[in-house]
Amino acid sequence: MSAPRKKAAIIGGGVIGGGWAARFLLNGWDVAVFDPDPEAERKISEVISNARRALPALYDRAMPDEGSLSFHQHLAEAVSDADWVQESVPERLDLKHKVLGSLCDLAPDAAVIGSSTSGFKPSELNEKGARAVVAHPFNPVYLLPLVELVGEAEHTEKAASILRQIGMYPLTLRKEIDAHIADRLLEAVWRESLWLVKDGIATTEEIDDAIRMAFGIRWGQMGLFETYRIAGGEAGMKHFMAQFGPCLAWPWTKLMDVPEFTDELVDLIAGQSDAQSGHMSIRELERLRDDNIVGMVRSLKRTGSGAGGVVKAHEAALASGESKDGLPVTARRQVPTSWTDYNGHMNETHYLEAASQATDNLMAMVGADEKYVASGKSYFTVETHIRYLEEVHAGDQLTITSQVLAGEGKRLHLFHRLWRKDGTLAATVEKMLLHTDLTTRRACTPEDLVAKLVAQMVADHAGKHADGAARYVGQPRDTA
Ligand SMILES: NC(=O)C1=CN([C@@H]2O[C@H](COP(=O)(O)OP(=O)(O)OC[C@H]3O[C@@H](n4cnc5c(N)ncnc54)[C@H](O)[C@@H]3O)[C@@H](O)[C@H]2O)C=CC1
Ligand SMILES: C[N+](C)(C)CC(=O)CC(=O)[O-]
Repeated sequence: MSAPRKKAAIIGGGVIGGGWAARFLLNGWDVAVFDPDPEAERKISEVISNARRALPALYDRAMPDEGSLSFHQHLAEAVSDADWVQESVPERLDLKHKVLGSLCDLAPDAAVIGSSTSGFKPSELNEKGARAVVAHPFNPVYLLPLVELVGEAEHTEKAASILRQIGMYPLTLRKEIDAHIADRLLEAVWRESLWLVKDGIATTEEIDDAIRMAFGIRWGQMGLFETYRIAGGEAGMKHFMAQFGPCLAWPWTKLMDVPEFTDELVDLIAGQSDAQSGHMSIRELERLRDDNIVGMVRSLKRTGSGAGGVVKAHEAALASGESKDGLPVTARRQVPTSWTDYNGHMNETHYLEAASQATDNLMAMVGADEKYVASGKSYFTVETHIRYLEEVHAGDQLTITSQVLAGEGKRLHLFHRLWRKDGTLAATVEKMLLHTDLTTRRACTPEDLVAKLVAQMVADHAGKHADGAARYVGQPRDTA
């Protein structure tokens, strides 16, 4: 029997509440929303449909089945039986006090009560007796993993463990401070940028170029200190500080000086921003942003850096050990839009990509895992035959089973079946691999444990007829 679904109550479903709703929902939680805005349901549904095309595209494994989404007129109904309650109402302390007070009365005692506040400290949020932790996320909440946690250890530890389960990266603050860590950094850049526009030094677009053409990319993969360490050359951080420390005292920045938000300044910035990207709707901009984030985070997954490392670890935790028709399920994933082509279906290359993930997972199952490869032994593919049997579309969930047809000596003969969720066999991918010594680049027999596990799989799968195996290209479908 599967475990009962967890429930998240989202209180305030604007930009951030909508993102939280999508993050929980797409990780298999039921989500109940309370927001007095009559437009909340439409707005959240639009955010969730953007999230559906972006978040699963980060993963090479299918995510859990979505939970259910409901909207409620009464706070008590929304929070009933909730395991996590997330407050994301506008950033006003009096409003936060009122809402958090009610949540503490109505939510189950065991529920985590998180506040998305960007600036307030737990001591301020809880000064009227509430028990909230700050759980400050980043927009888009469904894609970016960071959540700054601030509060009592007993609450933050529980919150951190839940956040990891939904693929997020909790960063627990050592001390409470106004605006936590990240927004203090962002605020410095934001304030400085406003001055640069106000003083006519740069336009909004030129400032965005300065960030996206250089240090924004650097920050996204290593952060500030690690990239500056490299900037110090072989002498490292000490040299960097000696060289660039003195200029900190020069009047480069405006520091605490905040430009006054006069109508003139607001019009100047809003006008430049409209000229820069007013030709796109916010939802279109969100999709562009999401596609770019997905591409970047997927690259970071290869090295395990930053946000890519978080997705990699979460993906490993999604491994299920399932089987289907007596064969191991070696991959399960949702087809991202980026896998489809001008014919409106999954492009041929990605059948091989999906099967290749299944091969890697099967190799790990027989002991030829990352550690084995690092020790200098692996398998090389020497032949592949793909049969494209049915179309696959964006959003389809593929389940791949792998049959080991033969595995004596150096050879590993595999037969992958790619199943759609509706039970249709979409493709078969037959592969021959040779066990190889990575130092000599020549075929060799595997280590004993790998040979034994391969032999066991061959025996376990022997009774299954691999319909379509050993066919030649162009052979009529109805011939065996
Ligand atoms: N927008 C951003 O980039 C980020 C915002 N935050 C924080 O998230 C919180 C929410 O900000 P946004 O989502 O940007 O604001 P928003 O204005 O987009 O959404 C606020 C929502 O709360 C609803 N609301 C108002 N009173 C309510 C009540 N009594 N009960 C339930 N819902 C109520 C509104 O109808 C609205 O849908 C703030 O504390 C903010 O500091 C955190 C990270 C980033
Ligand atoms: C502008 N903001 C202070 C509300 C931004 C955040 O809190 C985090 C983010 O997503 O940039």
